[in-house]
Amino acid sequence: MKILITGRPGIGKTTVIKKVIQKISDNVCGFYTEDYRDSKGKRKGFRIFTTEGKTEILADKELVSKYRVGSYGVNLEGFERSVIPLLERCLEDKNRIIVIDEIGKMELFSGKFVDIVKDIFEDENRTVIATIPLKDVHPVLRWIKDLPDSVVINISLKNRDLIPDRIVEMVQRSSSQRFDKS
Ligand SMILES: Nc1ncnc2c1ncn2[C@@H]1O[C@H](COP(=O)(O)OP(=O)(O)OP(=O)(O)O)[C@@H](O)[C@H]1O
Repeated sequence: MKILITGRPGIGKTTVIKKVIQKISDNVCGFYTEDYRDSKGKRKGFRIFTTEGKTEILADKELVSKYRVGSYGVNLEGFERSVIPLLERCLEDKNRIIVIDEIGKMELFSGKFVDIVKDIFEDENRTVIATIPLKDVHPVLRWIKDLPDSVVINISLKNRDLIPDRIVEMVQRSSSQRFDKS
């Protein structure tokens, strides 16, 4: 099963991912992204947190980079260095649930990321929980949404507190069905 979380910026996608990771922490592998702010509370950049306990800057307003999204320079090298080998390790272990927050504009500058995302989503028996933007900013997003085992969940103010438990239930149901078949 491929669970795709979407919704408008700031609605609570990463919060959902973090709650799900807490609930199924022993079996999950991947990363999530959070913003960080300056002393006045203004957003300065974005940082990656891996399930292996590592962090890396994904983008910063002051970072000089040829890869830019809005006013942020993207740390593509650092992103690839920390995320590509991580996702390869996640993929090697057949039993891990893979979490990718997010498959967005910044991350999709990386061709290596696009390739590993394709490998992960092509793994038919794999449970994946990923966040995606509302708009198809890259062709791979349309492809992911059209996969037969993909489910898109749109986060709203009304449902955002209920979604983490629903996702955990979906994941548990999907893995027990897999065991029934084998
Ligand atoms: N269920 C919730 N209850 C209360 N506050 C929440 C909830 N979910 C998110 N928030 C708050 O809203 C803000 C944005 O949340 P979050 O970063 O999860 O959103 P996002 O959709 O991932 O944002 P982005 O699109 O920028 O990645 C945070 O300050 C977070 O604490």
